[in-house]
Amino acid sequence: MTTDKRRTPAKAAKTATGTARSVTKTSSAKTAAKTVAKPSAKAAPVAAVKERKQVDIPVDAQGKPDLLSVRAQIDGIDHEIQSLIAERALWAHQVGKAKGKLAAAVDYYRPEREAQVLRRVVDRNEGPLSDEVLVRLFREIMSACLAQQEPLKIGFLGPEGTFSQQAVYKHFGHSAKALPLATVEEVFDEVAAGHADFGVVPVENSGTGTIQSTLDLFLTSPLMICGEVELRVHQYLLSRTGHIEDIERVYSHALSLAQCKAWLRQNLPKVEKHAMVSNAEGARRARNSDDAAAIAGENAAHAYGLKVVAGPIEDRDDNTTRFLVIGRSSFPPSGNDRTSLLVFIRDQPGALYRILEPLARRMISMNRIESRPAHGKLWQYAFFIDVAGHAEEAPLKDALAEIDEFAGEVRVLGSYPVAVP
Ligand SMILES: O=C(O)C(=O)C[C@]1(C(=O)O)C=C[C@@H](O)C=C1
Repeated sequence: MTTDKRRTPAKAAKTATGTARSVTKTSSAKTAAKTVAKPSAKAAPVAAVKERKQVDIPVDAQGKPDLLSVRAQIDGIDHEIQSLIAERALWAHQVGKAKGKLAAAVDYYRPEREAQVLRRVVDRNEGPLSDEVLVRLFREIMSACLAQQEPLKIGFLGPEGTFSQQAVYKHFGHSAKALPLATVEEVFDEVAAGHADFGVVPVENSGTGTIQSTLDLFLTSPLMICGEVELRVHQYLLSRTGHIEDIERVYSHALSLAQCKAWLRQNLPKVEKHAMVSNAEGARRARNSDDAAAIAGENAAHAYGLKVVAGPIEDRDDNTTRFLVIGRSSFPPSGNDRTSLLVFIRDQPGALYRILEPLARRMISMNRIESRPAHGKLWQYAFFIDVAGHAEEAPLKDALAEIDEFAGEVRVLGSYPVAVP
């Protein structure tokens, strides 16, 4: 076997990403395994990442990478990764101890810290894996580290297989325990009652807009917004037979039907459309008859034994749903936060202007304003406003103090880290 100095994974990475990198090696996997730190009171801060030595790709007689040797490299790297993950888990356990004896798993969770860790992952990324893939891997690591104390319990709009469930795992990782609930109201209730640590609820879609029914629940709920999740949503037409010509009825959540409106008009203009409480409920119905179909995520096909008739069938390429994470407490700033406000204005000239002017004067950007009828006050309105920044930090803190003087009531629904991809 020889080595080919011209062909290294470093060059492959460069081709894939346009970024110059070198494939390097620190110490042997065996050494790494031996050096797993046992955190102690005297432990020094973790040293900077060691430079890895450049390794040439071993090639066979035909000049192709030699499979066994390349796999041996991967085995060595896996060994190192595993040792480092184990070491990280030990340190995370120490963080838990540093926080002291807390009442429950939820008290160990720190969304602002997780967002900072993930932003650093994105900043460091030079490919070849995408930011999204790396963030997903690191979220899983943090999720597993946190679950050493006890897994978080997260309520979502069930049953199994909904996009809400995907949003739960995207944000909290698979070590969290996802609790399927029948309605979004029930998600609010279970979190408020302490049966779930957090809830994940859909609040807006890039194409169909705000989900008013979710927003309205904040009018009467004491819960806080602790995070946001953005999920790319791909819709599929699913049925028992897999044949489009059999379909006479389509079941899905009203929002999913709306996201595929043009596709349905063009491809199934005559079918009946039935709005369901969730996409998964639609899939459950569709599996009971040959002339029915559901619109749902691809994973619902596996979960409910259906065949994919067509997909993705959403009308917009960028179809994305934004979910909110709801909980019982607020969290400190992460460095890149958004704040959701609920403002009840007085019925007087210029009232809305007086609310917005303190924000504009401080160059605080506002990316949403929605008015909703205020409960119990005829023809009076509440404004849901999303602004950049954290309510405990300038300049938003000062703007809120000013707004408070003019508004009938200002509630900070929550300050939370801007979604990491
Ligand atoms: O830094 C902390 O506070 C931790 O508990 C550690 C850690 C992590 O694994 O990095 C785990 C869970 C928290 O939600 C945030 C971060």
